[in-house]
Amino acid sequence: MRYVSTRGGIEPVSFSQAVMMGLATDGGLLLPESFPQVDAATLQRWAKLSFQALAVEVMQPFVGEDISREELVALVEKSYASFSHPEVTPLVEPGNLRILELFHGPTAAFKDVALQFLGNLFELLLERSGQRLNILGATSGDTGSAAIYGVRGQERIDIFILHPKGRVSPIQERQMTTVLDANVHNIAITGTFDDGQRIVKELFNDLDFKQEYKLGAVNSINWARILAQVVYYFYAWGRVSGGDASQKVSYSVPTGNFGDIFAGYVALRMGLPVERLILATNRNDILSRFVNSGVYQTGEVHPTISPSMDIQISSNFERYLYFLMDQNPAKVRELMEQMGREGKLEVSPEKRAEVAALFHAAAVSEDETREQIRETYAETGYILDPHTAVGVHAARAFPGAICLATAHPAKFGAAVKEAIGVESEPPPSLQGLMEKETRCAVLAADAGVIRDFMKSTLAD
Ligand SMILES: Cc1ncc(COP(=O)(O)O)c(C=O)c1O
Ligand SMILES: N[C@@H](CCOP(=O)(O)O)C(=O)O
Repeated sequence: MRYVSTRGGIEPVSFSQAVMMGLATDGGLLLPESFPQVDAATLQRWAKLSFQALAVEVMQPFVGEDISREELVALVEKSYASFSHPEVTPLVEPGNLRILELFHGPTAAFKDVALQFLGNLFELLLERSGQRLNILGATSGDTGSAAIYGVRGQERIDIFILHPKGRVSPIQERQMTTVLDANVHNIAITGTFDDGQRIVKELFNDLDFKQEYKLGAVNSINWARILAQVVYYFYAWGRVSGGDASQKVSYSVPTGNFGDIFAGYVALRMGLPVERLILATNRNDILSRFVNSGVYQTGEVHPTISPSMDIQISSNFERYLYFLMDQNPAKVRELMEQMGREGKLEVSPEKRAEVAALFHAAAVSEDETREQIRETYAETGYILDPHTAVGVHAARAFPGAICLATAHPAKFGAAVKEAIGVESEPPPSLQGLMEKETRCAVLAADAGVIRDFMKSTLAD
């Protein structure tokens, strides 16, 4: 399997090169040249597999020759041994809902599914090459701690994580800043997540710096992140369909950077029987506006009770755009350049109809989010986190849709308490965080400042 850039400016690379490259060197995002196809018999067989066995089947064709089956099995086993639920991503059915719980990993958010795997994958590839890696990532709250937990203490890696100061939940902040391993460097930037993501991309596009400092990516710009997330779409389908390929299912996905829902799109292109992808945003609605109008235009970032989705520039949108533009990299480059200049791009009415045939999009308000948490709790006793509640609310017109539960409600205690008067019992991994020692630098949201900080930290 070879990987190409959405902007067409690189020679095709292997899986391990794609993982180490992170952002493509032409500024685009990496994608496989083609998708392996899954037929009805395979779907039926996969529906009976454990999460781990399924992960090996789904990932194998994408990793190609780079990683042997034995190595892949070992990577998968190690990555999901850290999850507290034997099914890894169980499907539960409170009342008439279908909830895919993705928060049983070490940091209680769906990011662990991919970042436990990516941390172990980096370790394997770096051991082989004898190299070191300096990870640079941006977080709106969950990627940061999941990435830190994926690589903390690894000898060949230093990790620098930018989070927007004061714009993540107190627990999310503590999950990152209480990790005192010498290879972990937390930076609170005075800006938004979008500023952090812009800085990350700016520094990855500084090719001299990227090469000299061996930058690595943990955000969903890294293809391995998307790949690991494809697995649970197949897993959930197997649970509800029993393997009958004629049964199509809809998925509701709380969305910010378009990574998780793009993984669903990849599963669809591989042959998963998908009815609709329900794209749920909070007030920061660039993506739902796009689906409903064909115009992709940035706006101001508003703080919400689902802070991990407070994003107005969605990184993986470019990957979807590549397919929407019939895999024409020149067109993608033109549109992304226009986006860079004008903060806006628009697709034709035909393309908009194509988008609307697959995606249903809704922007869910703060009141609706709280109301959904309240209603689900009153009717079933089940506590939704605010991000998951956004997805459940958006799926109201789609009975039977699988709603992705992207975080444990205890990560957002204040919002949950405001909605239902009680907090959710925190899992052991979230207990005692507020009493622990912390370490974090506070810096301006400026690429030059972050570059200098990385250089001086690594020189010490
Ligand atoms: C809890 C939670 N839900 C949903 C999302 C949105 O996922 P994505 O950015 O992949 O669209 C995020 C982070 O982005 C998150 O942390
Ligand atoms: N919600 C994310 C934002 C970063 O997204 P990513 O999927 O590209 O890493 C977070 O929690 O940090």
